[in-house]
Amino acid sequence: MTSFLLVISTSYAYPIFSANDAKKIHQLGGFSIVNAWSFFSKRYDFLRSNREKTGHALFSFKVFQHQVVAMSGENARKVFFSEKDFSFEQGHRLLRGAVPTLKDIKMMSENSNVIMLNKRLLKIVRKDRLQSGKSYHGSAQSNTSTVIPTLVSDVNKRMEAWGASGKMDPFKDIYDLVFQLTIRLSTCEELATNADSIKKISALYWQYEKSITAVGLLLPWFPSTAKKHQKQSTKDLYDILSHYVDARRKAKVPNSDPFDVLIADGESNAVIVEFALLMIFAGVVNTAMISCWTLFYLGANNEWKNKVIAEVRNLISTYSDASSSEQIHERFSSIPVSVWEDETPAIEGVIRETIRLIKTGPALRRNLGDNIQFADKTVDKGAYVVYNMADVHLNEMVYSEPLKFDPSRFSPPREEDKQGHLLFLGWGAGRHICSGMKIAKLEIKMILALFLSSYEYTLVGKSGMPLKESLQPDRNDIHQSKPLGEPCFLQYRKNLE
Ligand code: HEM
Repeated sequence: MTSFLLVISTSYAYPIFSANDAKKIHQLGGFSIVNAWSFFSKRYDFLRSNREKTGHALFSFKVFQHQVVAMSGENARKVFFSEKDFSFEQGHRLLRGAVPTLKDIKMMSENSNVIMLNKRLLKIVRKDRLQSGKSYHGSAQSNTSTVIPTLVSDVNKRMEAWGASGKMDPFKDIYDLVFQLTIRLSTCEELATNADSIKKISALYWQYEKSITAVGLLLPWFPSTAKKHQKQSTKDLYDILSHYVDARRKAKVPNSDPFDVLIADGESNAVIVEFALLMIFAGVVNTAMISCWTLFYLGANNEWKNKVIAEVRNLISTYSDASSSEQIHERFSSIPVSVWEDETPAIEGVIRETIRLIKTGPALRRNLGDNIQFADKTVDKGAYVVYNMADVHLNEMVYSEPLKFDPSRFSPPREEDKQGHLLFLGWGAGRHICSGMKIAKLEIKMILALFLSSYEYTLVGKSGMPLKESLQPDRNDIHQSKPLGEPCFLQYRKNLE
């Protein structure tokens, strides 16, 4: 660390004077190293406060040798999300660095780019595969449990382990649950039912996530301990996942699990492992964070909690046999995917509102094209570009009382998200729409449905006493958005019925 500080203090600790002229993008003053550091450690506050302080829809700052342009406002939003030369992958690589790359461990996977990964993901989440358990080639399989009952059973098993009552930390227990579902949806039965391997993968995942540091991202050549940990976790993750791909290659009877679908497509181990890593790294953090916050918001809002419970009960009574002696999770298994997707308006509203309130950080890009003219300013070739979603999600000109949890804002006659262009960015927009949206929603809906139909719960602090203050997310916490202040737990008790 000392040598790192030496490097940065000799190379980069010089002041940038704001030699702003009207045609240039407003450049932040101060020390570039301080700006870079604030951007990495308190990203939300940094972008928001500088937007307010400067009054400029566009301002720029240096992250070492790189120029970063922060954009806001409706016109900027249109350009940001539609510009073909703004690279999603390059933006994330420098400014977020969240997905392990096999290049780091000298393994190359052919066709490794976000377009190919999206194509593979779309095959995996095809409705017929999720519903029927057939392979996407359409051939019937001998070993066909359908995905919905498997997911329901996974959720149920984890919840059974919580016992009839207790106090849980959702940032541990709900995260573990989402991890289980993500492994189920991205790998194979053998791995999804091996608790030890899942535990190992989860530990490596967190080791990797926690070792993403500003130093590692900004100075990739710098041999930091965090960098070493990252490489080691990538290698260990590769070894575990690849072992399960090999096991499926040797299996006598193919099935419809994602690994088998990709094997049948002729994909290599490297491609299949990279696919699973993308699902895990792109999926777990967001899905678990939104699952936790839906439970927090509903825990503080009886009206919406009751609406969701009524919707879930209605699904069960419509799609399963009320006179049967099946347990509640068995009855959920007979609800078709299309019903989970299309006939849950209250849960949809809750998820959308939670995402609006929680996804407030920046989307990231890099301009790989020529200089781009925007209004009378120029975004240089090679510059990084960021757009803070709070610019629209927490904007009182778009959403009335923007900090209030109120899913009815999306329904007629209000439809606040439809009164202009790109007013909801929670699943992405324009060129980069979330390709995991379907499975993320399915996972969150199952967690909510099973939890709310089986348990009563209240929000409590560490001491077990009900929380006094309403919860606000720490918007600078880019990994989990945990609540500010006192940690929040769920005190739960199983329903008697
Ligand atoms: C509640 C959960 C989730 C939320 C709120 C969410 C949100 C988003 C957002 C906002 C973007 C666009 C980012 C940008 O424009 O910079 C995005 C892109 C993406 N997401 Fe998700 N996501 C979730 C779950 C998932 C899951 C479960 C997966 C995979 C299994 C996934 C895979 C992806 C991929 C591959 C992209 C890039 C798409 C592209 O560039 O074409 N996401 N997601």
